[in-house]
Amino acid sequence: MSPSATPLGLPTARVLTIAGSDSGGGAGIQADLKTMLAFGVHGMSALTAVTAQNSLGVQGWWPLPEEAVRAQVRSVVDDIGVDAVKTGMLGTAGTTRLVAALLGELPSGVPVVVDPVCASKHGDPLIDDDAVDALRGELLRVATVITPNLPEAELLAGRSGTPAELAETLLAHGPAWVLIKGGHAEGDPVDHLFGADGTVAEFAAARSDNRHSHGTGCTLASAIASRLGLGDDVVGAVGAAKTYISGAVAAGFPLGAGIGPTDHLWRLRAHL
Ligand SMILES: Nc1ncnc2c1ncn2[C@@H]1O[C@H](COP(=O)(O)OP(=O)(O)O)[C@@H](O)[C@H]1O
Ligand SMILES: Cc1ncc(COP(=O)(O)OP(=O)(O)O)c(N)n1
Repeated sequence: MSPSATPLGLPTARVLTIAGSDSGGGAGIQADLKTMLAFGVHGMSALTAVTAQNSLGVQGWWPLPEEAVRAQVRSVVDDIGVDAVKTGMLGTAGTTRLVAALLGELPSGVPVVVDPVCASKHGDPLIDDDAVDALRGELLRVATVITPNLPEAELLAGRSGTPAELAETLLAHGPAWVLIKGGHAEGDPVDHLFGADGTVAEFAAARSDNRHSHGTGCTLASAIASRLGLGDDVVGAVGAAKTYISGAVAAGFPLGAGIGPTDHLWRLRAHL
């Protein structure tokens, strides 16, 4: 479906995030909705879990009942409709399987961006061990784009290797595109994109020497979903998202005693 127009005549799109809440506001559903606002789309949410989280780490998390996840997704899809979907923290194997099934029911052509969240930047787990099989076996095949960081790519692929080797293994699980993010590698962060059609592209940026980078993965995936909802192709959407996250990390700021958030409003600040 093509994006609709606001009363001002500007294009918008309906974008749904299915993810967990970050009480500290830097990652999770909070980062997703801020990113969607920054891209001018209408953000909607289906909450999968609640985390108690701050700049120092994740102090605890609690999954929502699967019935609540199903009801939220159906409420949005059945009435408002979606132009793109992003998934983040799913937490349990049951919720991961349920979300895969719900995404399989979407009208054909709705792009799905799967950020296979396994742990926070501090190394705190955000997924049960037995959910990894469900992610690999059921969620990847309904994805348009998956956006693992390097450790997640190795976990899902069940091996280590170059981005190209990992992508080859992951593409066999069914997504149309694999974007392996380079934030965890040494040097400037280069994200590697591989398409099932053989397309290969690299997205490089200068590394910001800024430790306030909480929520980078959520933000990147939501930016990709927003641009896909507005009608970009995958290569264009990833390029726009990479430009956005690079600016947001550069403008990241301290909050609390640990790792602060990226600045989702960095483009607007100059005008405020
Ligand atoms: N210090 C940094 N400077 C600029 N870009 C970064 C930095 N750290 C991460 N990124 C970018 O943020 C995005 C998320 O990457 P990454 O940190 O690998 O994922 P995750 O948050 O899922 O662990 C990628 O586009 C990556 O290149
Ligand atoms: C609720 C919730 N979801 C996802 C994450 C991980 O987010 P990410 O963007 O990968 O950022 P970091 O945690 O790695 O900084 C999260 N922390 N909480």
